[in-house]
Amino acid sequence: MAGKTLYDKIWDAHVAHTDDSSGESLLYIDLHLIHEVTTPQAFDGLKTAGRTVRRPDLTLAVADHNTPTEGQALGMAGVTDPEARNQLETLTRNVAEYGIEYFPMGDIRNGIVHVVGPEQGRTQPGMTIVCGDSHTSTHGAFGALAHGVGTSEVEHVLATQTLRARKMKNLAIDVSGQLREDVTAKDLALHIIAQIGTAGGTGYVMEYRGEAVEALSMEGRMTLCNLSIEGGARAGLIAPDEKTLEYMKGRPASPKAGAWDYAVSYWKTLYSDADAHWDRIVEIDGPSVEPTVTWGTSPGQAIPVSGIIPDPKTIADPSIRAAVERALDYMGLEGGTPIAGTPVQRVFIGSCTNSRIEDLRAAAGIAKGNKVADGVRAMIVPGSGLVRAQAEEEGLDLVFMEAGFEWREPGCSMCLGMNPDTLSPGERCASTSNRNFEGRQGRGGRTHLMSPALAARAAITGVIG
Ligand SMILES: CC(C)[C@H](C(=O)O)[C@@H](O)C(=O)O
Ligand code: SF4
Repeated sequence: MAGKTLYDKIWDAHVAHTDDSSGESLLYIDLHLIHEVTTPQAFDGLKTAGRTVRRPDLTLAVADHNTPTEGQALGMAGVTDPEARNQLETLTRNVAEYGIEYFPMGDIRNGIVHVVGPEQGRTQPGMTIVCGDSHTSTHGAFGALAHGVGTSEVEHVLATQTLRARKMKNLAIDVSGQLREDVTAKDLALHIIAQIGTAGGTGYVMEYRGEAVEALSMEGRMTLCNLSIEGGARAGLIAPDEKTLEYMKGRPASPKAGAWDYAVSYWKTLYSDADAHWDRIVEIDGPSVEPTVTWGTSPGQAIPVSGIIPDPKTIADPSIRAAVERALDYMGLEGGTPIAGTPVQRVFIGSCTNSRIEDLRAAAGIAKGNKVADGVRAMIVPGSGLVRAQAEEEGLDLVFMEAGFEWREPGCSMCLGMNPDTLSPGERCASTSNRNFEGRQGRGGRTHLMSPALAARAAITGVIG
């Protein structure tokens, strides 16, 4: 019998039933993360059907998308947008009614759902994890099969703790050699998406392997897996190793005492067998990856920060040329010119991609002793209350504030325009988030995705570079 990939192993361990005629399976779900935006209708549906939540103990709720990132101590009084307030209040009611653990705004454990799950030790190797949120792929960094689901699936998981799912294909992303010292997981992720395209991973679960991936910290691995969805994949995976165990040890929900040893013995079986079948393998040369930024309106429109913005005149394919022209027009950029030196008015360091302690340390390393450039407004938004507290213990808040950055409270913030943190039309932002779609950070806003170090540098110099 041929060996199995890590994905095959997790899948096989969770399939409760497969319908041979439709090919659809029922997958047991170990952890269901929920937030305020994609749950109101799901709970409504549950109520209408007269059902209850099957496993509240395997469900964890946070408020993150709509929460303001200042004045959280004011509670709901600080939430002025009626739609945001309604979603937050609805979640608060629903979790109380069904007995679901909830970290509300203002709780030190609150934060972006994909930062909170791992931080609490709720995310564990070998698990199946879903959330009504596309960046659930983040949790794959622990060797968990984790992906986003739609609102009707949220209702299904709430009611049954299972998901109707189809087996995906196996894609290996092999990154050979080591990354350059100035290259981060974010650069690698953007580089991979630029290589394979935003639909490159469609139909696949992708596993990242190789020396450069093994060398990444857990934070870096989360950044990499976070962006799997932007490469079109259903989920991203990295096999657990000693670093994973180190990170897991002693977290509030991590297994304790004998249960820890038992869990570790299972986690150690979670890797792709040498003779596993891969539907596709993509090879990436680690040392050739450069610090990378996006110039356009899709995460795949990325180039080295030392590179030249594509010139539509040199593109033969008319549909690609038109797409590039449109992106350049929206971004207010000229093809054939260097991306370095492009002035920014805003800087956003945060989001489930890059708001963990290591990201903040990297940004603080650049900010220290410098000043935010005139005319630039720069925000640091920690991914959770605990990340914020850790950063404050290390004095990073002071480094940032002395340099003229705003030190905010946790939440999705300017990653998407669902809370007060938004760009104004025409404003250009160096952003550590994961999506640069038109209007993503506010109508008419222009987003350049990059690493925390590059974003911090843009804040200090006022330009990309
Ligand atoms: C609001 C939510 C459904 C959405 C997602 O699924 O990704 C958001 O988190 C995003 O990043 O665009
Ligand atoms: S930080 Fe951004 S990408 Fe992540 S869950 Fe929030 S809105 Fe989505």
